[in-house]
Amino acid sequence: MPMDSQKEHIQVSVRSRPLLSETSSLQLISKDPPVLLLPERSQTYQFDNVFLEDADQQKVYNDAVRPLVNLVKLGYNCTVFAYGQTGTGKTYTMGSGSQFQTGIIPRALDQLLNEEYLNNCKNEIDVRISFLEIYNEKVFDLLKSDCKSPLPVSGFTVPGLSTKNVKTAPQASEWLQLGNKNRHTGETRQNSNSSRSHAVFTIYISTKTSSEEVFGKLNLVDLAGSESVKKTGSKGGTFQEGININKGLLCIGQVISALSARSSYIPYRESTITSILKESLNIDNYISLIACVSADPEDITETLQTLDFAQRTKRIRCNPEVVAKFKKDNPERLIQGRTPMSLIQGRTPMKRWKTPLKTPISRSLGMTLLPLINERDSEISHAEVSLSIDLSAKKTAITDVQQMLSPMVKKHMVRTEALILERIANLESVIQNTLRRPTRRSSRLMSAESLKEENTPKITWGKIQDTVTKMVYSEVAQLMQKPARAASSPIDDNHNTFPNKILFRDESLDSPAIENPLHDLAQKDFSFKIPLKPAPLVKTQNDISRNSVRRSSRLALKHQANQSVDLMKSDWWFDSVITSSKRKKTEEDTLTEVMKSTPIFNNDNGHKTNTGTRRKSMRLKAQKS
Ligand SMILES: Nc1ncnc2c1ncn2[C@@H]1O[C@H](COP(=O)(O)OP(=O)(O)OP(=O)(O)O)[C@@H](O)[C@H]1O
Repeated sequence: MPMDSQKEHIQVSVRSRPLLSETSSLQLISKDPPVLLLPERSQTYQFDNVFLEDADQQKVYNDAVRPLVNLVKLGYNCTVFAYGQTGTGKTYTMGSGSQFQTGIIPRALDQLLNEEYLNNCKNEIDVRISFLEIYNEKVFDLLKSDCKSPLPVSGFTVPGLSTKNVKTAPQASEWLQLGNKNRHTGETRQNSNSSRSHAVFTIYISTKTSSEEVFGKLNLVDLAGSESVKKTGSKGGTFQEGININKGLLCIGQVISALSARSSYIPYRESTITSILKESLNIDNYISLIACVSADPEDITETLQTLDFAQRTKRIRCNPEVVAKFKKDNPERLIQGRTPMSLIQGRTPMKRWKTPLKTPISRSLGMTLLPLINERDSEISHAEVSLSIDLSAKKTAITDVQQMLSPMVKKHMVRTEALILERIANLESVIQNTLRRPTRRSSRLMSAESLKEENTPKITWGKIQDTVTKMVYSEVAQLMQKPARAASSPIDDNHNTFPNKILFRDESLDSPAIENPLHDLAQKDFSFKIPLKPAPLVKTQNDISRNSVRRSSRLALKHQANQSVDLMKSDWWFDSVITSSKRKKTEEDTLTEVMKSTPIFNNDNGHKTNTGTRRKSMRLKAQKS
């Protein structure tokens, strides 16, 4: 598309770098005019050129730059700048990288310093070049051997910047390569050889004819890539670089917006890059923007930002003029062309009073005040724009810091979350164990119960009672045969402990069953001979005393057998004792014997049970003596 026919417009091209993924987020839906569609956002953009990945360097140069170079020869200021996300091919397109890939700069040098053209040209042509970079808001001269020290910026110019006179294209290319080597580059996640600076390569041409001298200038700007700190993974110095890069790009965006809105104030001073480009980035120049994008779906956000920027740039209406055409014999005198806008920038347009001034005094006062008011007005609008730019820059910086911080915070949150989950899991297991414990305990108890049942001898209480009764019977029988043993009778000693032992055995299930007295009892043969009931005694004179002895003995036995022995049986036992004793001994002896065999118990009234018997025995003894 010939540039000359599009004088009123900035030329905007989009170049998409080769895809890294299989799918593309961009679609060219019309070739003439080129219309790009973002299917995911259902958004279309129309530009002057769209170069998809199959477009080579030659095509990009021919369509987007060649017409401008021809205009430079005629004395116009032209600027080509590559803008876009990091890693999308700006340096590749401009040819300002360390790898020489025949990008725009060498091709432009070739076109201007073409031997054939130079030989055929009747005019005297002088070509000079300069190459600077803006790194961290400082300007470095890339063509100087001592390029490490920054150059001072004075207003919109860099007084110390060196220019090199070049006669041939290869000579110019050597300087270009030297400058490329001097550029600040760094490695980011998105580009192993990322340019961390804005680079401005300028070609100055002066063409002298017989009557005049014309100056043209071509700025070839390789802007640093807009970057998301999160994606590039910038840290430390690289992070600061990223902030400055984004600040510069933001200011360029502000300048573009102000230009497209035809604002009276263009914020060039807000960053070094806009200050340096002030002479190039204005409506007096031809501008060609090459917006480099990535069609990878994961870069859609950045691609959208770049396309929006490109669309805003396209709204700028340019009115380029030949800036400087001087009479050869009087180089100071401008002989052609309108006073360019760039020369009157800074001059505030006059503003008229809305209400016409009527009285001469007020008119004269108004005339005096008007310039002051206008000046103040301009200052205020200037301050407003500066503030808004400052605010946007700070917002970007904050977003960058947030983006950098958010992975750290996220990491911390993930770790904390994992810790909390772990603790909750621990707590849960503790709670479950605690809840399960009684269940386990009860199951243990149940199994213990069943064990207890297994180990418990199968003796019913009825049987136990029978056994005890039998024991008592047996004891009684023994007492009847050997009354002297009654004092050490197990019934006497153990009548309380025996059941206790049974109880103890029931509770302690760990002891072997053989130790269980009930077991022993179960094994024992309790069969014994119950002595025949002796013949009833012939009542004697001592019947009364016998009866009292019988009462005492009955009470004693009652205690001994723990009330389980039939008291009638004790009567019978007493009778048998008395009878057997009587056969051999006197009544007195019998009484003594009974007393011996019956321990003294407290009866229910708290009196000794056999005291009467004792007293009687004593009386009998006394009578006898
Ligand atoms: N159209 C293309 N064809 C082939 N390779 C390309 C193209 N565009 C970019 N590349 C390759 O992609 C890589 C990154 O490109 P380049 O360095 O030019 O990106 P950039 O936009 O300048 O990045 P930064 O802003 O970080 O400097 C380079 O290896 C380059 O060769």
